Amino acid sequence: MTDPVRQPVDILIRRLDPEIPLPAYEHPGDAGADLRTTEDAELQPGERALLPTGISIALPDGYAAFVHPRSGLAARCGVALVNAPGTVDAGYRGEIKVIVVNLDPREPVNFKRGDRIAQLVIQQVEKARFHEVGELPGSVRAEGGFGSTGGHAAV
Ligand SMILES: O=c1ccn([C@H]2C[C@H](O)[C@@H](COP(=O)(O)OP(=O)(O)OP(=O)(O)O)O2)c(=O)[nH]1
Ligand SMILES: [Mg+2]
Repeated sequence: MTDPVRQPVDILIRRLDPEIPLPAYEHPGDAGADLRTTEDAELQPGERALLPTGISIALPDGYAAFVHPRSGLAARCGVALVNAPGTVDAGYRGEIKVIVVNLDPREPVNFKRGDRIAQLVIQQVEKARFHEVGELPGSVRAEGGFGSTGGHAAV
């Protein structure tokens, strides 16, 4: 049986900087649409910055957008996102910003205006109702975590 074709979700977007292209998927099937920065920035080793993307969006209720790192920037330059993945709430109408950090121990990183610095993943999200209880139902894992299954020499 073939899956029904899933239609993309429509998202209203404002361009705060008319010269910067809208976020775009580089290939069909990509999960993330690349975000560009509107600013030049140089980050020394260990330094972080809040980079503007020049866009704001209005997500439909029940959706969130997640700002993820780009693996190429991470592997080649040591660029990470401090809060990866950043969460853009459906009600947020401000400019989407990206908190980059240079984790390379030696080399500075240079961003140029228009560079693709992160990627935006759109997802449906559940809302929870929290029900306070005195005891939680049992499970096989119980309270094991943080390396409880082994598999790493240092843990
Ligand atoms: O990488 C990010 C993370 C967040 N935001 C924006 C959208 C989001 O809706 C808002 C608030 O984010 P979050 O809830 O993570 O931050 P907070 O420190 O809890 O701020 P607030 O008190 O405003 O919720 O900031 C970004 O533009 N980029
Ligand atoms: Mg918050």
